[in-house]
Amino acid sequence: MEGKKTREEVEKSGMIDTWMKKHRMIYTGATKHPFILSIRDGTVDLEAFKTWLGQDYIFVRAFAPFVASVLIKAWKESDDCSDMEVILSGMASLNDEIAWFKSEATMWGVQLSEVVPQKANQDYCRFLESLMSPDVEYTVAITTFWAIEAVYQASFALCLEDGSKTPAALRETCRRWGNDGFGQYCNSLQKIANRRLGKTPDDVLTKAEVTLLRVLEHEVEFWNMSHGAA
Ligand SMILES: Cc1ncc(CN)c(N)n1
Repeated sequence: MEGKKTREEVEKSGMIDTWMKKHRMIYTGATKHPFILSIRDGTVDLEAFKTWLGQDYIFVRAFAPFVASVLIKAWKESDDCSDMEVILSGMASLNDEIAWFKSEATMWGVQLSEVVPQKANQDYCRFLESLMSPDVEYTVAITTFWAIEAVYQASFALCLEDGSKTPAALRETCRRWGNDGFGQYCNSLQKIANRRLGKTPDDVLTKAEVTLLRVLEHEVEFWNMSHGAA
């Protein structure tokens, strides 16, 4: 019979894997959402896609300062100087991402200056802002950062798998987050998060787990917002 794992056993396999198993339902809800499945099976409503595009541009503009706040925490609190390089590479890809959103929006006829953030987006951005506080521990922030990136990586990688019927016009979008390089970057973030979680006091561990669950809920709401808007 399988008993409860000791903290030492959990540390060996990595806290993130343990949490992914424990919270499998909500993780699957965030990474295999009907909106993503509609891209994958080729039935996606292009109006829903355009809604997602405009809303995600606004999200990414709020996400960049959050990542900057993680960088500051890494500089102040990290026990490994290579963490900063991984976070910086994430910031550099956000710079590309913002430029990509602008050219993609032009292609789809979406006026980014006229996009009004919807409630789910506002709530998610406010949540990110709350995590920028210096009171939030680096371990909590880096776990959050990993989760946000990992949901997009897993979701869009699904649309590139063999047998998927992703429309040609959306394949580049899927490659942006579903490519192997982005997958490796997410693995690097996961490694940092696991290392920190493995040596954090129980109260911070609980905070990180709760924050991870909030991310997954916000991601589901974000997909719902795009999917339901068509
Ligand atoms: C809502 C959301 N979540 C995650 C990502 C990936 N940076 C994003 N662009 N937008």
